[in-house]
Amino acid sequence: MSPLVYYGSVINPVSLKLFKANRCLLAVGSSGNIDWIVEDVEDWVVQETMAAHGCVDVEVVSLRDGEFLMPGFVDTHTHAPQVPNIGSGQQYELLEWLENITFPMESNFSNVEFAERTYASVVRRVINSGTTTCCYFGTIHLEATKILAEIVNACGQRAFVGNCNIDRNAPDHYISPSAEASMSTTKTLISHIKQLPLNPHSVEPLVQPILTPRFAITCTSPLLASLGELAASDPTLRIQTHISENPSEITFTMSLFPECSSYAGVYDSFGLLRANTVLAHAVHLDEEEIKLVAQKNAGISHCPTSNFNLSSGVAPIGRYLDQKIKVGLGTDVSGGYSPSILSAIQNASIASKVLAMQHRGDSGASAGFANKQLSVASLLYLATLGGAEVCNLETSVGSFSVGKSFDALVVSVRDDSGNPAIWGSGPAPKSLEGMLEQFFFCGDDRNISRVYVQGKLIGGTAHKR
Ligand SMILES: Nc1nc2[nH]cnc2c(=O)[nH]1
Ligand SMILES: [Zn+2]
Repeated sequence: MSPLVYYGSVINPVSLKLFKANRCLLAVGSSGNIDWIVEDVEDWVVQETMAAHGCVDVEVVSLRDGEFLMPGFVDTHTHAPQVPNIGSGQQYELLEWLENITFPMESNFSNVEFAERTYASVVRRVINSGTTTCCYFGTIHLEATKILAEIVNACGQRAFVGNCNIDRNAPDHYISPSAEASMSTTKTLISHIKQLPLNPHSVEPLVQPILTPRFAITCTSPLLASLGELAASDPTLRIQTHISENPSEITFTMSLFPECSSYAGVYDSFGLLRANTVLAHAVHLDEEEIKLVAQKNAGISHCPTSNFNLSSGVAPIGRYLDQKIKVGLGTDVSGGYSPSILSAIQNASIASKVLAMQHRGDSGASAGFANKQLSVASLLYLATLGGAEVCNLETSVGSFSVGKSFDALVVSVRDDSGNPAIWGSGPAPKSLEGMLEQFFFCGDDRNISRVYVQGKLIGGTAHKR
């Protein structure tokens, strides 16, 4: 089968400091992988360039003025069952919010019919927000979380789906009866996800299981130990959890694990801190913990919307980047009130500016990222390739290069996108870099016209459903 060739403006992250923005020809093969890319292609050399790649009489999908391709967003941390709570309970900090808002909602997912109905709309909304890879927390309920994984798979989104492990410090209506019961649910869910039908386009499964101890407070030592053993039996199994989000949470955690010298040390002592662990929040890590996370090559999911909304604090992302720790963005719905990575981008920018303002005038400012404003290049990187690194998927997604999966968005900043005409009203055409910046700071779902995963159109305003 001949490839499908796209022609037009392309944004492609390169590093935390650099992205490419130019007109490209990009060919996607029938496997959904990128066959070839040619950069800086002017209109009059399109046919010649195609012919040089053996593409004669192949239809070209041309992007219009005001449209560009970019890699899909990676949401490294969200809670599918919390979407119905978006916008509620923002008066609370973490532990009160869990008790009063979150656990009551999550316990509703014992009802399979409710789970089916809710998860179908949750996944559709997340896809249409431009998230092509998503790390989902489910609930403690096996049937509901199987349904979540099935829906994600049927929709063609790339994702990790985990059964949430809880066997203490949660209400009677939302707790597994024992560590063994929680492990049994986890293992059954893993088997279920591994036998989901393969996407016809893909040789690799799009949906993968992920171990999901909610956080140290809700997991007994025997449960964490069993999860560590299961992780040791399969080094490819990802792990996701929360860490060091809120001061009261940290104090409570250390009282439960007096033998450990730090919160990160708790996960490490159970073999749960490794190169495919996704640590959500990491707002208040101390120096030793930062070193430990860096040494283990674990990744951090920066969830700034949630960190502001639950008054958790401002994560020192620049310091982590200086330590070469992998960082991606997370929406953390419903601690965060938006399922869109655009909101995480905006709040990551604001969070970095808060730190920069607090350190204004510091002597001996470093050459690195610490306490500096994040640039558009850095924000793009965190939202795409950085997230892919956190998920250990950087060789297949997060940017455009030959052999990688075509997980992409077509963004439209045209006046006809439906997002009020801020775009075209200026005196001169906007630069591609300028369009990206305005999309990041005032774009929304209306500007995401096509969402592709593994070459297949799965969402966006132009997707018929
Ligand atoms: N933000 C957030 N933090 C948590 N810590 C433990 N559970 C949660 C949760 O659901 N959301
Ligand atoms: Zn969370």
